[in-house]
Amino acid sequence: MNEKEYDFVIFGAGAIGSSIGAWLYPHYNKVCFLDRKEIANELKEKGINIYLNEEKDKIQKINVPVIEDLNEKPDTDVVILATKNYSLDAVAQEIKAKLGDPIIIALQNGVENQKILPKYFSKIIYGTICWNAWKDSPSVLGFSSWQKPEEGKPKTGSLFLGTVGDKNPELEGIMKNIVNIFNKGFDAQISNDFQNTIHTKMVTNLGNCVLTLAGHKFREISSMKTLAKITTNVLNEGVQILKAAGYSEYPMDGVTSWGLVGLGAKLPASISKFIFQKKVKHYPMNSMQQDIILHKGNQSELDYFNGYFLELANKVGVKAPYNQGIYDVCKEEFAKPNFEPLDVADIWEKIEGNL
Ligand SMILES: NC(=O)C1=CN([C@@H]2O[C@H](COP(=O)(O)OP(=O)(O)OC[C@H]3O[C@@H](n4cnc5c(N)ncnc54)[C@H](OP(=O)(O)O)[C@@H]3O)[C@@H](O)[C@H]2O)C=CC1
Ligand SMILES: CC(C)(CO)C(=O)C(=O)O
Repeated sequence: MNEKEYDFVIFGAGAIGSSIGAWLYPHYNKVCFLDRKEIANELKEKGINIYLNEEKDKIQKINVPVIEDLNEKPDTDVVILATKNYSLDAVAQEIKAKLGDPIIIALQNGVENQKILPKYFSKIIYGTICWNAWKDSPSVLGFSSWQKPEEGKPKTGSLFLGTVGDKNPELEGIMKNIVNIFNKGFDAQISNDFQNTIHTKMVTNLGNCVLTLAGHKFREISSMKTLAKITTNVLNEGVQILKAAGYSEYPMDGVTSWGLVGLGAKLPASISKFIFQKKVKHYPMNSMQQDIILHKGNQSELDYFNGYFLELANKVGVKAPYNQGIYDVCKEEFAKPNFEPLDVADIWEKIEGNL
């Protein structure tokens, strides 16, 4: 197949936008980054510095082209949207006003983007991210890959791309081209079943708020057993809700399987805590912890993850007391001006009454 040389703009040089750009740019240079002035200036001056193979003492510096405004790149073919869900509507309006109807690659967790983006664009490819990334400063990027390491190849993350709704042959062709380009720098593949792919991933995201509330990696966890019990039940309710709503599991390397989630919820917490500990050690800091703890913000994707599942639970008549309890506590705590993670024993006390 002839490869079309698309011009890409990565909108949002945060954890995910920067990791994709840092992996791709050395192999395909028609990529540029866009972020707000302060971040853009630091990237222009210092480049992206990525911890190679996840090791902090091995840093690769990549000097990347950076813009602050889409008007600097009117010929953009593809916008890789790497902002959070809560920024998406404003960002979509800006893209529409400045570029019209470019190809969009939407990398948000969850399905809120499927509500927002079709209002503005006609060629949308969605992505499910299978890695964890964070920024130690605007120009310093860490990531944790879930891929099995390949001999002689640096570690990267894995991305599943797909479309939703009726198949459009033109868009499917564009997606194949884009996957070929992405594969120059990192692992990307097409999922022909995108709704199940993203919903399978979202089960993991139900745990983001629990780890944020408990301050995993930010404060002492007084009882790993209690944290495991809460998280595993939150995830297991998610699986039950999805099954009742007619979704099925789409297996992805490193994404916790529904079988393991079910087993974790069935086993006594004194045993399931070992499975849980093994899993969470690969999540240095999830995206919600970055919003709420690291950046001390009070915006998060809670409503698009646990809130979405609670709505779905209500629709399909499945009880979700762990999710409801955790959602209510997070809503209250995250809104506080100086959020401090809670002791898991206190979290348990707050949700226990709901169960
Ligand atoms: N981080 C992770 O490990 C993972 C994240 N995801 C998902 O990927 C998506 C992106 O997450 P992540 O990379 O962590 O997010 P970040 O918050 O790290 O990055 C988003 C970037 O976009 C910038 N931005 C937002 N609005 C604008 C705007 N109008 N103009 C210019 N820049 C803007 C933000 O700046 P500012 O902060 O100033 O608004 C920020 O620098 C989320 O949906 C998340 O759930 C999926 C898997 C893993
Ligand atoms: C990496 C992972 C799965 C952590 O929950 C994620 O998607 C996020 O941080 O939002």
